[in-house]
Amino acid sequence: MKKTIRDIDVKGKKVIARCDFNVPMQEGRITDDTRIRAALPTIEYLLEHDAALILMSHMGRPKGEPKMEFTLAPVAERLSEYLKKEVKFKSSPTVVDDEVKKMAEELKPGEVMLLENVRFRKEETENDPAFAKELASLAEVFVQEAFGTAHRAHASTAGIADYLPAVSGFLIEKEVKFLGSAVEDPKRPFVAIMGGAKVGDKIPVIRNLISRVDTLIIGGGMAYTFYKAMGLEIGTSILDADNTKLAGELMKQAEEAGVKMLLPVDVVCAAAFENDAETVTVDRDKMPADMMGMDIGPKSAELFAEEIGKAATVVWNGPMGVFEMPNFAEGTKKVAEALAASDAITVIGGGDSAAAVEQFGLADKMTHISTGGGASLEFLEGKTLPGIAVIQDK
Ligand SMILES: Nc1ncnc2c1ncn2[C@@H]1O[C@H](COP(=O)(O)OP(=O)(O)O)[C@@H](O)[C@H]1O
Ligand SMILES: O=C(OP(=O)(O)O)[C@H](O)COP(=O)(O)O
Repeated sequence: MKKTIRDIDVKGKKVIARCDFNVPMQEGRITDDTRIRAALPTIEYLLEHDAALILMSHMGRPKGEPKMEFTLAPVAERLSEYLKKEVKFKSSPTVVDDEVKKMAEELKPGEVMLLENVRFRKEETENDPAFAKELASLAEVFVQEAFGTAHRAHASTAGIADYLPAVSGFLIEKEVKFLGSAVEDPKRPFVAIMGGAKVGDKIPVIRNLISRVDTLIIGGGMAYTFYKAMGLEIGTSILDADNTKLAGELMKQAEEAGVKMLLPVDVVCAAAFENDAETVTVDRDKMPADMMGMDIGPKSAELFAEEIGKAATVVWNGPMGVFEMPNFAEGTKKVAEALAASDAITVIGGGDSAAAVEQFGLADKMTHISTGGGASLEFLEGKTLPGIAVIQDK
């Protein structure tokens, strides 16, 4: 058992909490704040128990540079609205500077501040000990609450625990409890659905998933690397060229293990990455060389829905298409509807997948909406997540 914030006394202490506020954004506006709401019970508990609270998170992938389109300013504002109190925020390009240090020093019990996007520093993803120490120096206790980033061994998710006692927040506790019970001895047939755009991250996960699931459904941006491995034309669709060979091996591995692997049979293609671009819907062996796959086609949606109907447990991470654009949202919607209609245990994971399910008004029809996509998949693989490993045992 891991220690939680209930097991320690935070009264009058400086507490630094790592959250996953990496929320979907469009033109500087938050389009889904599930991840912010998910952290509120922990934040409120800490403030009510008189901690002086320093929050930190990443947003997107600014690659170690202070790119302002990835600022956490909108998150500070949304948090202030929910907490009904000021969330102090200074947009420092170095995350921590003299002014930020002073803000942290002067923070009183019951007050809260948010640091700027920790990925403005390249040392974050490098898990650089000096940066971890710099973050740790602001506080006396570390609270891990970033389930969505718990599969990353970064300075703010793992390294920091070398310098501070580490406990978990309520979200981590809830996610681990739920996912543990759903996937350790799953009701079968057990179906995993994978899509989205983080292809390079998620293809390697499939190797271990094959030994756990009965059926694997692959859609979204993931599909084209598999198509490529099958020798199909994929036009200008997103491709993870480094993993094409692996994709081929995985298809073979699934076949040998008796795991059904379903790929889309038809594709909605577009001439450009735009909602109003010219589109054609074609069978997968007819993709035009100058177009890109933007959504699964209707035959695929039906095929996937049928498979979902037979499942007893379904875990889904990654949209089936570019659902943010209405013309390419249909496949994701159909899959979400099939999950909503099923009696199976349904677990949806990931910032964008959760946003899609919210957008379709189907969130309350799912058994569990996890704040982690990659994290829930790695959990499902049976891996110990580095961000959880660092939390002290009871
Ligand atoms: N065919 C596709 N081409 C490009 N992007 C896609 C495609 N299908 C889905 N996506 C994009 O994938 C993104 C979500 O991917 P990912 O981050 O892996 O999911 P999650 O946040 O749920 O873990 C969405 O923004 C969506 O537009
Ligand atoms: O959005 C996230 O992951 P997800 O898309 O797998 O749900 C997390 O915030 C982790 O982000 P990262 O994949 O850039 O490390």
